[in-house]
Amino acid sequence: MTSLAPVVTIDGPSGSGKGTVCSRLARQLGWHLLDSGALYRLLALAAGRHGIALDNEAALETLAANLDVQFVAAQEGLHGQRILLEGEEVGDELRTEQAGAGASQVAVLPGVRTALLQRQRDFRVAPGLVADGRDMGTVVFGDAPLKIFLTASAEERARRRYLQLKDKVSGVNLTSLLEEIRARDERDMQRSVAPLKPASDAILLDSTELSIEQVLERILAEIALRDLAG
Ligand SMILES: Nc1ncnc2c1ncn2[C@@H]1O[C@H](COP(=O)(O)OP(=O)(O)OP(=O)(O)O)[C@@H](O)[C@H]1O
Ligand SMILES: Nc1ccn([C@H]2C[C@H](O)[C@@H](COP(=O)(O)O)O2)c(=O)n1
Repeated sequence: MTSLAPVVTIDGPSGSGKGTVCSRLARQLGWHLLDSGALYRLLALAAGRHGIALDNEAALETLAANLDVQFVAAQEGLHGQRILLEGEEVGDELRTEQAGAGASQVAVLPGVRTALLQRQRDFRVAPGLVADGRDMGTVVFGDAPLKIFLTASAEERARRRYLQLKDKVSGVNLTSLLEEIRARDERDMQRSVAPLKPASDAILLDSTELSIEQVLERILAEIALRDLAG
């Protein structure tokens, strides 16, 4: 019997630092990276392009099952990846709050989640996987040997997002970013299927007052404790 590659899951709300930490961790360990939020974002984007409403579950399920996406490791892309939808690079469009809100809407649909499940599990190959999302530890990789739930206060997450966007997007506003983050938290936590919550065996890590380096240090210590990186 072949043993499954190790996986570290990092779940948590928007802006808690999952993407940043996961890509740094994957690079440091030489492991693969799954940005599961990008899949939901890509689906919402593809739906817009194909004129499919974000609540049309049957059409979105078909679209999700056939989604033509590529994740290409690269120095210059966000979190070390270039992301292609139907052959076209969509990195910048994907990171907007609008794409995030669209992703959060399609993500409530059970058919969509099922259609994306195996695609996510296929990322688990040797030497290992760092998986970033909302339900990595609770659903997709329930047997993961290390599960982290990374959080931070909504105010701190909005502040981080503001700093990230202010020089790139015109008219960014801290108050509306905070409102958007709260609305997304609410939808992600209240949905009936795979809601955002810590797995019962997850380690809770509040990054409100931690630097990215400190968060990384703590996760690397847990990896070493479990001897996951060989
Ligand atoms: N501990 C931290 N201290 C300060 N800034 C941070 C910290 N962690 C992340 N950031 C910054 O916060 C912003 C959001 O981080 P990131 O995109 O990694 O969050 P996320 O949890 O992946 O969000 P989303 O789920 O919406 O993709 C980035 O600009 C990142 O550099
Ligand atoms: N495993 C996941 C990942 C993401 N989502 C949904 C909910 C989020 O609001 C949205 C965008 O995610 P992000 O790119 O901000 O991490 O996608 C989910 O339901 N399950």
